[in-house]
Amino acid sequence: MRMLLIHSDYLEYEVRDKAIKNPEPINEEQRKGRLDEVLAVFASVEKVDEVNPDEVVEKALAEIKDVAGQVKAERVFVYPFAHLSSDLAKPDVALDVLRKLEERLKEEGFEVRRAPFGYYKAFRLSCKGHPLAELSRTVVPEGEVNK
Ligand SMILES: Nc1ncnc2c1ncn2[C@@H]1O[C@H](CO)[C@@H](NC(=O)[C@@H](N)CO)[C@H]1O
Repeated sequence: MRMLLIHSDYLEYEVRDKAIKNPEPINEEQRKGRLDEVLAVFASVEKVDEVNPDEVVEKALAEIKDVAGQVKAERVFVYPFAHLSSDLAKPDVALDVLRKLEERLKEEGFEVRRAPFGYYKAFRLSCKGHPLAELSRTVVPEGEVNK
């Protein structure tokens, strides 16, 4: 999984059109979302992650906790983002990974939102611009590290 982490004054999105045949079902409330003072995590789940999705969730969680601790962010916005990799996992695996990541972040005490999966979305982001405000992290299942 490839992640772009942006420490932000806010991230807000609005769902536009379907981007895949079967996007995640959403209710009216989920068509828009916003969090202030947030660590935005744009995440591309990759084909290699299909080997062990649960392990990748835990590794991504560890990286997010590390960065959130450094920038003192208590809120995390998980944003499905298919543009950080040229070798994406199939949608059903990707959605499952991102749902599990959302749940594990909540278990760890973060306030969490996750943007809807499978849609084109408009978004606005206000990056804080400090030295740790823009970071990337890549995590893969253990056996895949040195391939
Ligand atoms: N492997 C994957 N990892 C993360 N997200 C993935 C994915 N496969 C599909 N998606 C979701 O479906 C939309 C179309 O690719 C994606 N939409 C987006 O990436 C929006 N920024 C619009 O482009 C995303 O919601």
